[in-house]
Amino acid sequence: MLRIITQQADVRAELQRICDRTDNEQVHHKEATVREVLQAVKRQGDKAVLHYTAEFDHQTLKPEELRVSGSELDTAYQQVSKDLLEAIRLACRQIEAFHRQRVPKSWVHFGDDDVVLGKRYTPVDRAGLYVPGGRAAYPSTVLMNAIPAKVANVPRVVIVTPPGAQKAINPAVLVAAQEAGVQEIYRVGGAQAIAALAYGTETIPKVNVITGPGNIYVTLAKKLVYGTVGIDSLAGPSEVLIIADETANPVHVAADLLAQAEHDPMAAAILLTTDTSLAKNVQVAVERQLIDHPRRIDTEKAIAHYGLIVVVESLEAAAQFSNEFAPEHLELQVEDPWALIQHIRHAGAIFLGHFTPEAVGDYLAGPNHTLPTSGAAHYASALGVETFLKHSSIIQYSETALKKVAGAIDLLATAEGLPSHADSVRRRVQQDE
Ligand SMILES: NC(=O)c1ccc[n+]([C@@H]2O[C@H](COP(=O)([O-])OP(=O)(O)OC[C@H]3O[C@@H](n4cnc5c(N)ncnc54)[C@H](O)[C@@H]3O)[C@@H](O)[C@H]2O)c1
Ligand SMILES: N[C@H](CO)Cc1c[nH]c[nH+]1
Ligand SMILES: [Zn+2]
Repeated sequence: MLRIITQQADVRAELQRICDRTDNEQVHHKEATVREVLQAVKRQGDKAVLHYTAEFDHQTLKPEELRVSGSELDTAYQQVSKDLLEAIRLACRQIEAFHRQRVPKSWVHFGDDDVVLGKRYTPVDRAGLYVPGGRAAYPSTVLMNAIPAKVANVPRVVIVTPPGAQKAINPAVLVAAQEAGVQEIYRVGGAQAIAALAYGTETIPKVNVITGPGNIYVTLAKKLVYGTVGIDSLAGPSEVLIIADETANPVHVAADLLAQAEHDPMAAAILLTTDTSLAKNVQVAVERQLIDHPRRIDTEKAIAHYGLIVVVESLEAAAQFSNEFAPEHLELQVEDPWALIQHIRHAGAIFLGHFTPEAVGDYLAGPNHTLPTSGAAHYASALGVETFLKHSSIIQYSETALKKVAGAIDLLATAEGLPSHADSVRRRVQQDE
């Protein structure tokens, strides 16, 4: 049962407990497992990858089966319906159009005395995309990761995703990968996949950046390999926070809460509302919609542990709680969402109005669905083309320009006790040296 509390209760403590669900005592023993997996893959490569795939995914693979073959890629097209292929292509077009907006571009500025300053953007050489596959198949995540990597012109893009029954990868995942231009796919998931991409194995290439969402094991592994490789953000178990007033439809609100809860028993689903009767009606609607839910057990776990309805005094108070939580997804199901958004500061993605269920963003609106969770939206953003780019600063000085600043550099270098720095400038500008 989805709990209802009022603003008089300790709302902050409750929201903090939900936010911290990926960093509590229970999770610490999972981190020990993840550390062991990372070390083993680093030392033993494919052997460890295969060992943990057997242990956690219950699939016994030979090294040569790790990479998805060309014939499997071809066959996948025969296993998806024409309508699904068209839906994948529609999503592809919309996601690409969105990500082509405002791609960072290199620039130079020509200043006085022939000084040239600028930024030069280049893609990483290799990107590894994690596509989850434990409890659901995620062709949409393939598109959300691969399309920005392709727009950034990354020369080598590889996908890792866990094998399902009979070692198979969901055909829609394989089709989505090919539609997005990725052919190099490895059947490995969890922490062992992240380790393989971070350190490289005999079969799986070491990459420069790892992107993509995943469960707690994937998220912990990404956190631990950061520094060896770059990562996008900590995009862990999904969450939605809905702010609703009396104009919201309780059945729709309940459906949106369940749409996140069904991802994972660690997913979070929170409603902040000014309307007591809406709170009660949503509680009842959630129970009803759970009755025939095909993923009832896991979804109920999420609702029971990390689901919450709070009756708040005002929409401004709701915005304040939401800013402290910094949700992955924020829905504003209120009469005037554009007035309320003025009070919102931290959220991965914001969905406005009564006809914008979060699912529209999950699949095909265009913006990326790989988003920071567990409070990371306080400092991180959605995956984007820039995730796959880095920039080098460009600096060129002329002799005249260098002479003008030589004295200042001399003083700064001397103040820092670094005489060779001062000398490297002085030797260029003094006539007789
Ligand atoms: N934040 C985002 O942008 C975003 C987007 C999409 C999905 N998600 C999240 O991605 C996650 C997908 O999770 P999933 O489980 O379906 O797939 P997953 O691929 O992330 O995880 C499956 C892997 O977890 C590993 N694993 C499972 N149990 C383990 C254990 N006991 N010990 C060690 N390793 C273990 C296995 O190796 C398996 O391959 C969900 O939490 C969902 O909410 C987040
Ligand atoms: N809601 C997820 C992000 O938390 C993304 C997704 C993919 N498919 C369905 N949903
Ligand atoms: Zn979703």
